[in-house]
Amino acid sequence: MATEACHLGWDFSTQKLKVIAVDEKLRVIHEDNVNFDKDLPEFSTQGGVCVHNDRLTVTSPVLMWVKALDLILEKMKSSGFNFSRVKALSGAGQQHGSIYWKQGASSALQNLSPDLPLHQSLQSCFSVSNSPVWMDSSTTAQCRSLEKAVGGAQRLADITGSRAYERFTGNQIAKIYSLSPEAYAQTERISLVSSFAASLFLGAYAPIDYSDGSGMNLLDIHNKAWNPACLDACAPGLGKKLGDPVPSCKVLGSVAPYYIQRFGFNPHCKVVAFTGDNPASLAAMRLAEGDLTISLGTSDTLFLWIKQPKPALEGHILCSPVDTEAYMALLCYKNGSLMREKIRDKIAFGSWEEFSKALASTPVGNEGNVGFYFDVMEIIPKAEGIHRFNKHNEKVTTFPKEVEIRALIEGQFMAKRIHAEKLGYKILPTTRILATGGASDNEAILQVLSDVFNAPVYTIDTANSACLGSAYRAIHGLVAETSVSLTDVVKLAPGPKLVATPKAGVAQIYQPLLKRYMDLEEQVLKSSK
Ligand SMILES: O=C(CO)[C@@H](O)[C@H](O)CF
Repeated sequence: MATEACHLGWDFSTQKLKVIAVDEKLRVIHEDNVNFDKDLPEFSTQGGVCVHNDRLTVTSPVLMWVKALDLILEKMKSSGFNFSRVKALSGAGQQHGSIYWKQGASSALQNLSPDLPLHQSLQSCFSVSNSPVWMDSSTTAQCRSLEKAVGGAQRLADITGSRAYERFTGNQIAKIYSLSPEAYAQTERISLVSSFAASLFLGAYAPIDYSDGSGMNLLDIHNKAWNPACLDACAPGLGKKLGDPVPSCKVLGSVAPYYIQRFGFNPHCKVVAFTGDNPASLAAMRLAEGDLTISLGTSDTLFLWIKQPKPALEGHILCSPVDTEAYMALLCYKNGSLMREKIRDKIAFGSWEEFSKALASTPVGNEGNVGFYFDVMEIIPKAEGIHRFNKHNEKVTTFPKEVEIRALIEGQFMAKRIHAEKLGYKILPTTRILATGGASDNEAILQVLSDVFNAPVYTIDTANSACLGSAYRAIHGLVAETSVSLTDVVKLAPGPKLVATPKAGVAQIYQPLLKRYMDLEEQVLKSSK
């Protein structure tokens, strides 16, 4: 049986619990997962969650997550996984979700019996059995009250990196405090999904890390401490229930005796602070300053590396999970692949080949034609509908098909560049665009991305990025005190593949077009109100 050291990366995501093991050469030597719906049907979740009758409240049973860990550890043990090889572990969790530990739960955590599965030992440890998760949007009243309490939406964004969002944890805690004050009073500790998972391995309450803590509307992202005005606006005595936040690379301690006795973990196996799934994915992609990741999926999501953040009313600024002096920004767009597929079906006969041909046959800058394609209400800007403008900024009702296709793709990427730069993102000579997600298979689309950002585009496989990033962070945590960067620690890992470089002269074409796009977006926003 192999005995070489390895590191574990966990991901307590919305639909699954996933684990990945990498050896000292960063080769993946084990992967496994538990699908909540399929493997734990007794919890009757759909996509790992329960959508309540009001269609706004969305929760997940906390004991489902505990039982999933029991299951996956038993699966690994019966497959002969040698836990004594594990030098360190870290992990990720879906962001914003919250867990409420009942008075006395800490002693249950500290005295786990190796003869029992976790879910039996912890079954009465939670004052709220159905944890609110990131898909919940039932806390609009709490959001407005928090923004009012601190001096407005922009003030809250300046402090915490985001205006108030329904899924953000502070607003969720405020709702629990107002609807179930007795449950709140019985709660001795509140965790995020990430720090809850770390607590299970530690056998004690684990602290919230700076990066995932940035998704709560409670953490001051500049001094990395809970903001008293935000805490007080959400619930009394909240700071004490949260504990102090820590840097994401912090070694929290060794794995609890439970894991050594029941599964044969190494007594010296270290637990490195867990973080959110998006920050963990950023670690997997080993972004450096000036880099940007764009996930071209159902929704398009951008991760940006930012040194001097400029929080705005759109997007989110989080403390970086890999560099305590830096930040990451998150921009989400609803009209991503579904919008691209709709235009493909409508005017390219449903064929990506036709779509790409049309794209490649039209000039950079589309002869000044600009389009906004919002099939559903967009997040940034909060606008919907299709809006086309010719080179004289006159609204037109149609474009020729190939012009329409280029207007869609150029418009989607110009918007992303404009909003990223508004948050403080800077395109540097070293900038790399890392593309992932379905549409990153389409070279014609990536060529437009490269031209609009005037930067090279690489593709990277991020199938299990939050797990992989967590394994990398486990390795980095062991040497972080020596101020070695994560990128240096994992430089042996497989790198991204170069797929597009900007065409000559594109900067001169897009500079004025980006300005026009920004002005026209304002016009579209006003007409949508
Ligand atoms: O809400 C989100 C980020 O703000 C989602 O990406 C969740 O982290 C998904 F679990």
